[in-house]
Amino acid sequence: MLLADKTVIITGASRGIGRAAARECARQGARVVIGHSGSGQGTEAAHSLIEEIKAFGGQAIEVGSDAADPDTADKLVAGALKAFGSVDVFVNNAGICPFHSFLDMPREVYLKTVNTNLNGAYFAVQAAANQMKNQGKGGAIIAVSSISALVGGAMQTHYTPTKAGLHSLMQSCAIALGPYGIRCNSVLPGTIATDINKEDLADEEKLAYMTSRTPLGRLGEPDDVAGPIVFLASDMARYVTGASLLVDGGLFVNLQ
Ligand SMILES: NC(=O)C1=CN([C@@H]2O[C@H](COP(=O)(O)OP(=O)(O)OC[C@H]3O[C@@H](n4cnc5c(N)ncnc54)[C@H](OP(=O)(O)O)[C@@H]3O)[C@@H](O)[C@H]2O)C=CC1
Ligand SMILES: C[C@H](O)[C@@H]1OC(=O)[C@H](O)[C@@H]1O
Repeated sequence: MLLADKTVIITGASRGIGRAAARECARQGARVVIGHSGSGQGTEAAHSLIEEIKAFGGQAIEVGSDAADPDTADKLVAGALKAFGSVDVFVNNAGICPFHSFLDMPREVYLKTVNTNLNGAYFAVQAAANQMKNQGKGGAIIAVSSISALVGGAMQTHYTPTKAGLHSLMQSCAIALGPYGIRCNSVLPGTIATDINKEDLADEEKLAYMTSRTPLGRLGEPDDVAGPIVFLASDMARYVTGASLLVDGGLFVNLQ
């Protein structure tokens, strides 16, 4: 098992990509902390994932707290320490993408998106890194960025900068934390069918277009991203830091 004896915190793990990653980390032997928003729906989904993980003999707990709140960082680390005694891997995955046009972007939508996707992530990465440094045996931090770190979107002008920011944060943290043996990388998913884009992809024309643009001929599924996250979390990636891994079925290179 690739993650035996490691404690992994994953934010936004109640649904979508985070949920698939949490399940796969647990399958690979990790003790998992499932972060979610703390809403009724998030709590219910987290509890069902804990049951799933326990059913195959894994260990998991949940921490419900708004990713936009800087105090959430300490709550996640405290939850991991109380239940499992260490933090070995931190996966920053929680995110929102409320599609909206640029010229009339409401300030509150912009600020909520940046606070949830990037500002909260900064403090969470900092808290996890301090804990790893204190433990003295290194660690791995992974940000779920996006292909949107590299390309724009007219309805995502508030979102794409957060994904570029996460990618950049991992590059800088790789330098800042390398001396402590803490590796920092990002995964850049393409279009993965989850709740975040359900409404957008309900438009059949858009769905057909996105599928046709993808060389592998289908949209991604959350499980497609779980494996790359496990790889970067594991000692198989022991010399990989400051890197980014596109997980997009070839979408990014398909221009001409
Ligand atoms: N799907 C895609 O095509 C792509 C997604 N991504 C990124 O992947 C990440 C996961 O997205 P995806 O799985 O698709 O989305 P989902 O909508 O399926 O899941 C989002 C997750 O984030 C959590 N979350 C949302 N808001 C908050 C908050 N304020 N505080 C704490 N947790 C919160 C949700 O918890 P709760 O259940 O409590 O609401 C949920 O677990 C995001 O960062 C997204 O930007 C990147 C590239 C492509
Ligand atoms: C939510 C979007 O469908 C999705 O999010 C991303 O980060 C991808 O680039 C897609 O645009």
